[in-house]
Amino acid sequence: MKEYKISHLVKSEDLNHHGTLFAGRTAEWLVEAGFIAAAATHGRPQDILCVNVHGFTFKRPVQKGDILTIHSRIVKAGTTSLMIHVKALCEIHGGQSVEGFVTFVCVDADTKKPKPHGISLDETQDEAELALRARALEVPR
Ligand SMILES: CCCCCCCCCCCCCCCC(=O)SCCNC(=O)CCNC(=O)[C@H](O)C(C)(C)COP(=O)(O)OP(=O)(O)OC[C@H]1O[C@@H](n2cnc3c(N)ncnc32)[C@H](O)[C@@H]1OP(=O)(O)O
Repeated sequence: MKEYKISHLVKSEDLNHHGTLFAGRTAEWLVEAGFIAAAATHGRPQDILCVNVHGFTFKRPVQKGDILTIHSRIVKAGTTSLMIHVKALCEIHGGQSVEGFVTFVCVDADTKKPKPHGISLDETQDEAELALRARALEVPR
């Protein structure tokens, strides 16, 4: 599936009391990146709701002035739900800082009841993507 990327410059207002990137800001950026993958693929952002953030793992702190690029990709497609893998990479200091999964549900814009999104995972031979799809099947709710 298509990979989406968004970059954020880590500024003073994004920091915690340790002087590193605040986890809440990171979570906001990850959910937003997941939403973009789901909504852009579906085509109707107004039909997409977030139902679950499946535990983000913060692997290393991110410093002020770094640039965080968040990669997002659909890794599981149910009938009405889409699970997105999100990961954040530091452009300046290098390395992966955070990763996790977010699930969105397609709903009828008027009734807010779940409705089929009509999206299927495409064929891929990419081993990393296949590994993420396998991990997605094991993610607890
Ligand atoms: C930490 C973050 C901080 C910062 C974050 C800042 C954000 C920075 C801006 C970004 C922008 C983004 C924007 C996002 C969009 C909103 O923000 S949406 C607002 C937040 N979300 C909501 O208000 C949703 C409230 N929940 C609901 O309305 C209902 O639970 C829902 C989503 C309609 C589902 O209803 P339901 O009766 O549970 O539906 P049900 O038929 O049982 O299940 C439907 C599908 O959901 C799946 N599902 C149900 N529950 C779960 C679950 N717990 N887990 C997984 N899948 C589930 C089912 O398996 C099923 O999937 P399929 O088998 O059809 O594929």
